[in-house]
Amino acid sequence: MSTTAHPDTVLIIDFGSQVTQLIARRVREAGVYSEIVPFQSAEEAFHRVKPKAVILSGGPASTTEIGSPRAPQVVFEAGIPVLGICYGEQTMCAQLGGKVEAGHHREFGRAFLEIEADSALFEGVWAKGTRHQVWMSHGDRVTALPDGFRIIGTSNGAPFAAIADEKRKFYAVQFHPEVVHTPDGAKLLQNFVHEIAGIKGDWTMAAYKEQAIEAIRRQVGKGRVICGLSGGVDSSVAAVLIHEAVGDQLTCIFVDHGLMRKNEAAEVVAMFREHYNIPLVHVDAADLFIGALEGESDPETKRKTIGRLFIEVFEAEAKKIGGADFLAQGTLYPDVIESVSFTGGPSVTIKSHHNVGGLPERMNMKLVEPLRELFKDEVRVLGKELGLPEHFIGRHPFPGPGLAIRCPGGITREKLDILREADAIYLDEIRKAGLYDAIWQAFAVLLPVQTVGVMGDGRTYEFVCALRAVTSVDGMTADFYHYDMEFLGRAATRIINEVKGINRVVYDVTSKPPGTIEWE
Ligand SMILES: Nc1ncnc2c1ncn2[C@@H]1O[C@H](COP(=O)(O)OP(=O)(O)OP(=O)(O)O)[C@@H](O)[C@H]1O
Ligand SMILES: O=c1[nH]c(=O)c2[nH+]cn([C@@H]3O[C@H](COP(=O)(O)O)[C@@H](O)[C@H]3O)c2[nH]1
Ligand SMILES: NC(=O)CC[C@H](N)C(=O)O
Ligand SMILES: [Mg+2]
Repeated sequence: MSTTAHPDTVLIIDFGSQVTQLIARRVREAGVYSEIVPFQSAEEAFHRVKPKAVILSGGPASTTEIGSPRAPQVVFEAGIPVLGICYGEQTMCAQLGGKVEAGHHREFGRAFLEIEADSALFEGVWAKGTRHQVWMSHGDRVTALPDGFRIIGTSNGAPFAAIADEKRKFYAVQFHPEVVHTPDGAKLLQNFVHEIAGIKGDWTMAAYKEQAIEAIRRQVGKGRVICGLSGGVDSSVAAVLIHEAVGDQLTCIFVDHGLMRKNEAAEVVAMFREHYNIPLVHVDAADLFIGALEGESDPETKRKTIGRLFIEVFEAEAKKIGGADFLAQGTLYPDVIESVSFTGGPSVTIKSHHNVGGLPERMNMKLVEPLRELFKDEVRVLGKELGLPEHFIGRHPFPGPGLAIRCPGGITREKLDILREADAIYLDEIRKAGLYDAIWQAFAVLLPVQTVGVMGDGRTYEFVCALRAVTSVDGMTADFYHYDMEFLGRAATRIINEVKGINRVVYDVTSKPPGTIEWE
């Protein structure tokens, strides 16, 4: 459920593509507010949002299968522009009288589009007769157009790779304009929202802030709110935003679950109290969390246990302050997307983020999640808008389940202590090398593997520590950070020399996808 209502919204109907959220990003980058809805609830959302334009996403299904998803027919009857992408093109054609065939012409990855006709979609970007790189990922293809459509671009595997019915303002492409591997794709999406749909592009974070504050006031009324505060960017921004909206109806709760990094608990509490006059309760719940996790090695069970305990602690603390009606969290859009089958969406669950899929089904408080529609970098802009100090805004993300998901397998206090030391040294070296801001997120992982080493002529049999560092914009996709070997050698030597319990260090060179950023 959206917290905002914007007069010029683009509604994105999600058929389960792994990159649907990138469509939203590109649209927002064009200064236009967009919302994503799963196709199952698209009809209801369409009537609620009254969008100025609709984009249909890609998806894993095939329109040739019985019962495959469709866009609500009203989308094509409302007289507004519609853009279909990949599955979106296929269902648009299937629904409007064209034909789709399950393919023998699969195209995955780089492909080239021949521009067959000038079009408003290509305005100022691609001219008739030119050829351009696009990104494809499809097995099916359109083989007959609905009435009113013409071809504006073709590729080897898809003769109908770009089509248009200019009169009805329906456009569709088989490639993915939302991904960076379609270098001009962002411009095409801009053309769609600005030129074709005629939306101005004046959506800004300042505007979002005002709308969000209004929405919080409406939702909360005179109720009491507690906010889970981790010291991370998201919950700090959420807390300050909610405080602007409802002032002293808000109390923040910092849960020290014993899974924090070295000195983190004390630093977070001191930093927040120094800058803000918002009541903050510091809960020491280390025994509770670690007791419940000991002996548990399944990643999803660990995550769900942590999610459940967070809520137990929040409920207990709420009682102590005389009850609370709302629980606020700094949940972001990627948290929601990656746990999305929990919320009934069409994509596959990758992992249950503790604050979304990890939540127990029955909870006494209602959720307030003002950042639920934003990406990390957008939250940072909102934080600036709210005047948060740079060191809050620039912090690397740290997952709610903390070090528990950086100790693959079962956790013990001893392992957590070893990991804490290694992680602190690694981050210290990163700061000393001036790399902290160039890296999106960096951390150490303690592997449940012991290896043989030799130290001071003696045999050692100790744990392996993996170092991870990634670059990213929003955490949805990431590349490993390309350190120079000198740096890695320096960090590894210090960790092995200074941390008892680790005798080997390795560097993780996996991007996301196929990896995820965290190891569990
Ligand atoms: N130790 C904690 N105590 C209280 N609430 C927490 C704690 N850890 C996480 N949360 C809650 O879960 C939400 C999601 O955690 P997440 O790590 O994604 O965000 P964050 O910690 O606010 O920011 P960042 O992603 O930059 O670390 C937080 O916004 C916060 O509401
Ligand atoms: O608050 C959180 N609760 C979680 O359960 C959780 N799991 C992963 N992360 C963080 O999300 C980003 C993407 O992580 P993954 O690539 O591992 O899914 C990275 O920044 C991760 O650190 C979490 N944050
Ligand atoms: N990426 C997509 O949307 C793919 C659409 C459809 N599943 C196909 O394979 O053609
Ligand atoms: Mg965090």
